[in-house]
Amino acid sequence: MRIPHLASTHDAALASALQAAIDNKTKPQGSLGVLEFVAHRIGLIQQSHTPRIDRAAVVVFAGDHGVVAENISAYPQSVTWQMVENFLQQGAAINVFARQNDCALHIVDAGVNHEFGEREGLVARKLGPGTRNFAQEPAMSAAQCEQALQYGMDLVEAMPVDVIGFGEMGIGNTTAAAAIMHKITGIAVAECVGAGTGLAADGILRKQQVIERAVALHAHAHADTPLEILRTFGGFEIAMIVGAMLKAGERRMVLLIDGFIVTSALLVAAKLQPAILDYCLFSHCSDEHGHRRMLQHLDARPLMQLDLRLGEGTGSALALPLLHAAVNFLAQMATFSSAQVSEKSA
Ligand SMILES: O=C(O)c1ccc[n+]([C@@H]2O[C@H](COP(=O)([O-])O)[C@@H](O)[C@H]2O)c1
Ligand SMILES: Cc1cc2nc[nH]c2cc1C
Repeated sequence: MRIPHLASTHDAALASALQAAIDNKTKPQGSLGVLEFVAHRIGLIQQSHTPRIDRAAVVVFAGDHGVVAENISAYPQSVTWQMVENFLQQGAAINVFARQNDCALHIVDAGVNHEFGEREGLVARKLGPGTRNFAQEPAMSAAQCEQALQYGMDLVEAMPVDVIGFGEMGIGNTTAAAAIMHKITGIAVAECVGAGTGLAADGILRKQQVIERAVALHAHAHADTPLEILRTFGGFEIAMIVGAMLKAGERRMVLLIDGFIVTSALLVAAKLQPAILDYCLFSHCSDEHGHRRMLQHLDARPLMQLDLRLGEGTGSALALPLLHAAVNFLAQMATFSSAQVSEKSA
């Protein structure tokens, strides 16, 4: 397996040309705020003075987690496969928001504890009936983790899109994501855990203690490399997202980052290839307790704050209109000279 090498999008000449184009539009300088940042960033990613978003996709990766045996979720594991069925029947929130925003949607079985059989619309990449319980042993073998990364890369290799959003479905995966966050950032476990699908305070404390014990159990010489952290605490869906992100960056796509679990995958990807952050836009700040700190750690500014805590890539689908607005103002607004509007007084 080859980890893609990502170059920074930095290009001083293009950066100043884009800034000048943005500043020449008929508006007080800076008045389109974050949309100006978005247009600028997409221009640098696409190496273009006239960036476009013609094709967008959200890919939802589903996987189960052995750590559910520790009673760390408010919902039973069976909800993972039941929600995959719901995705296939077009009934989930992500189906609605993707449809509404002209966004292609792909559903991947990364390792759900259920046999779906051959199903139209389901991309079968099952690596097992869920990961192992990381409170007792590493979640994945090294071979499984590599295969997950490779599957993620291969899926994105074949995808003809400008913007890609990543979604996930997996009961128990906020526990995996919190453990990854703690290991990568060094932030205390208590700051990384939250309610997930709706744990009460005693459940959140149990989740914290499960992670703290597991971190102690897996402390060994190579325990802190990004791939070892991913293998030990991650999920099949999280590892596939890491691979998909790296390939998407290599292909110079815009990566639209969703909530807590997807951002935990980005923590791993950014440890492997720091330049990946140049390709990212952060759709929202999740209501999951640790997400704000996670975003701060990445120096990331989320586009929206909607108190979402659903996952599935819903934040990414909802943020798409903002990306369209950014490239459209750059392409379509008049300039001060073309519209004969007076510029700022000296
Ligand atoms: O995206 C988020 O920020 C987010 C925050 C909390 C929960 N979720 C979703 O809830 C599930 C995981 O929650 P839990 O409590 O089972 O670990 C999983 O299917 C995620 O998609 C997602
Ligand atoms: C119903 C339900 C839907 C979800 N979608 C993503 N995570 C989820 C968790 C639950 C419990």
